[in-house]
Amino acid sequence: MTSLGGRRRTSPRCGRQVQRQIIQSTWSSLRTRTHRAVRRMGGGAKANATAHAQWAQSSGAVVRQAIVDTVKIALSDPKVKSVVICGQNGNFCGGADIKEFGGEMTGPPLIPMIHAIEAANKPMVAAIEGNALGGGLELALGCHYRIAHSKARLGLPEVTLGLLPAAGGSQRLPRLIGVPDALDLITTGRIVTAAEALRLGIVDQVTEHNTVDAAVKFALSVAGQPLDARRISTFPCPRPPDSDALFEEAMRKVRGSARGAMAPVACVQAVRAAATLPYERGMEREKELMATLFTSGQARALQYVFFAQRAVGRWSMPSGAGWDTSKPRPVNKAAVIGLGTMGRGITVALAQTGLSVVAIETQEKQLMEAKQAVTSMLERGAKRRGAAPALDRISYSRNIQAVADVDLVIEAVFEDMALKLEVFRQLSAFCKPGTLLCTNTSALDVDELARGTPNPELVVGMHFFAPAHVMKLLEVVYGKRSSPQAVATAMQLGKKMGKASVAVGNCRGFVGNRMLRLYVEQAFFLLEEGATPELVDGALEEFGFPMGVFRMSDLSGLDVGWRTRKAAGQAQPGEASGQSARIRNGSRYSPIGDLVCEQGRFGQKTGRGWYQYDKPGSRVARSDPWLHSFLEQYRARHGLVARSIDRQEVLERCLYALVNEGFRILEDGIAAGPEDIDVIYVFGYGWPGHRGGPMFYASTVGLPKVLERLEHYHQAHPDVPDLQPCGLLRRLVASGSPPVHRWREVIKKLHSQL
Ligand SMILES: CC/C=C\CC(=O)SCCNC(=O)CCNC(=O)[C@H](O)C(C)(C)COP(=O)(O)OP(=O)(O)OC[C@H]1O[C@@H](n2cnc3c(N)ncnc32)[C@H](O)[C@@H]1OP(=O)(O)O
Repeated sequence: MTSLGGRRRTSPRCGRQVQRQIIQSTWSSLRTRTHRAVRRMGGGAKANATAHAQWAQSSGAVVRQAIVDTVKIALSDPKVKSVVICGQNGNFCGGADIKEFGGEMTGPPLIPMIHAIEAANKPMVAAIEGNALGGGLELALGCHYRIAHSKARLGLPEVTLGLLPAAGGSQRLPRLIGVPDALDLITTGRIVTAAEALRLGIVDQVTEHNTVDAAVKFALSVAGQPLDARRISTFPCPRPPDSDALFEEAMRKVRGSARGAMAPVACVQAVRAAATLPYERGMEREKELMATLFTSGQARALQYVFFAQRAVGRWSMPSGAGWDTSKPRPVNKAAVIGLGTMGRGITVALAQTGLSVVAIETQEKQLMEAKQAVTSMLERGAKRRGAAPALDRISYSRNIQAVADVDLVIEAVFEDMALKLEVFRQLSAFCKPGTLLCTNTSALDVDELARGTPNPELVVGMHFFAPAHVMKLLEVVYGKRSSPQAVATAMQLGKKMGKASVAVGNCRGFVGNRMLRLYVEQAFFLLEEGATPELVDGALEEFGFPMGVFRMSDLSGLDVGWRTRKAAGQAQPGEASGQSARIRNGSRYSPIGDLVCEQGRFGQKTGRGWYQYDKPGSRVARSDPWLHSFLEQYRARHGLVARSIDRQEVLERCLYALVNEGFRILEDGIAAGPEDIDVIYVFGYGWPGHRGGPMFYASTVGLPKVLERLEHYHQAHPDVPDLQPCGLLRRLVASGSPPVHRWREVIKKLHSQL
């Protein structure tokens, strides 16, 4: 348990009748507060010194100790009639200190602590303000009553960290609210509002006023009343009549969406134990399941992602400027130029964040279509959230001069440099001084765009991912001349929009697409060598991607990449054969994708691509005999002999090529650390979170093994220079393959020597 400061104080209103245990969850300020809290708990300088030593090892241990001690004092003091447990600084408790999980647990364990609270013979009331998450909610469930502020957030998000609520949460919640709702909350980690918690029966009362005062009043009102009916662990678990079918359906659902993650499956098993076993045996099952998760490696990966997500907020640029030295500009009004799919999504995302938005599209018909689409997206989103749609925050215009009073513009016009340069020229003329000019390009050179403006320091990339109002990732691309303030402003806006925002340098494809190119390229080469789209996709989906390369390509449209390859002079029309047809600039190139496009097979939208579909727009991919015979003919024409390829090779070729490029990106200083790359891949490219992102994954495979396999494949395919292991990878291996959190030291050393 982290950040539980044990401050004992007497309620001014009720004398010593109600004793408060202050539980606070402001991690950053925990140290001082715990120190002070423990001192206040009595014991003078000696106790204080002891507590401080404990804190140095583990914050949660001190906090749990403080609770155990204070509850003991309260229960043995005859003047205390009820106990209110509350947090500090507007927060109840965010749960266990995840950092504690890596080391040896010290201090009193959580489960007996919660049991002692539940077994107390005086009413124990949780006063929930802010967050009651994970162990925090489990603690509250050990209390006899729960009073929440209307703005409180409650949930058991352990599953998102690769765990399950193993301090009795998986056993108490179903007993309190029933199996179906408990399954929903525990298997998804969904956080609920106080209003929903009241409706579900998690809390007994919601207040708009001071929560602690309300809880104290409530605690006094129930003082002396029998508590037997308030101890959740003694409740029978309400069992729906068709509970076997319900659990089977729940298991089918989580297995379908978990993509190999173990925690959601264990969560269903734990809730099933609650429904079928007595409490004590259910607790044993909870413990067993938790032990499996703890040692699985998946929990470590997901917890790494949790911290990586926060680490990317501490961005830096090669100049040394960064989050701690750069002050963002305020952004109240923004403009979006170009209302295609991306522009519409960005408009929705900005409006939902509370900004005023000017949405600009030059053609009347497109403008009206976009307005309709944006309106219905906002209405659907508002309905889901039970809020009013932010329609009046958006104004629509055909005139680019409408940007005159905005603080920031996001250009989302067609991917064409000449067109974008013209848009930027006009923006520079019409925007007020200091307006930030952002491009949503996914491929074009941000520096070239910046050079076309009089104020290149105001230009940054804001690379959203489709659909922009849904996808969590934002790459903030700084060019050579982008000012730290411009980057800080884009990063802050991204954060406000709820995006995992990552600052990256400018290069072809930035981080995500630059790495993706090598992954896709390997998949094409594998087809040439004898694989099928089904084999490649099967291996990648089994690894945990929601879709393999080819199903994904069918979904996003094969023509997108084809257009880019044609523009780059790579895709050349015709049926050329032999090895020379598969070489570009001295390196191996596969024209397979281009040839498929020449057949008008653009994927789902045309009903044919790497797979076949019932009709254009249909989503169910079926194996296509045409494609298989096309592959055979292609190999014959190019003198290629199909060989047997297994899933292991598919994974190694696709994933290690991608990882190798990740090392190059770190070496080039395009990403500041492995966390940046991992966050990009988990939040933008469907990399399974329980494998921690590509760079973390490489560290779990073992860098020497990744290096050895890359050397092997490079030797086998000398015409693919990208398979040559990157110097940074070699260097890391040479320096003993340090854990991922220490790579930055090696990278820094490398850069200082360049
Ligand atoms: C037997 C096992 C018993 C119990 C299991 C558990 O309880 S597992 C933990 C369950 N709790 C969670 O998953 C909550 C995780 N935290 C959050 O969701 C958010 O941090 C929170 C509490 C809603 C606050 O959000 P906010 O945006 O205000 O702050 P931020 O996320 O940036 O966090 C601030 C710093 O605190 C660190 N931190 C947050 N939670 C934890 C945690 N559980 N353990 C350790 N550290 C935590 C976070 O990394 C930030 O640190 P920084 O150094 O600034 O990056």
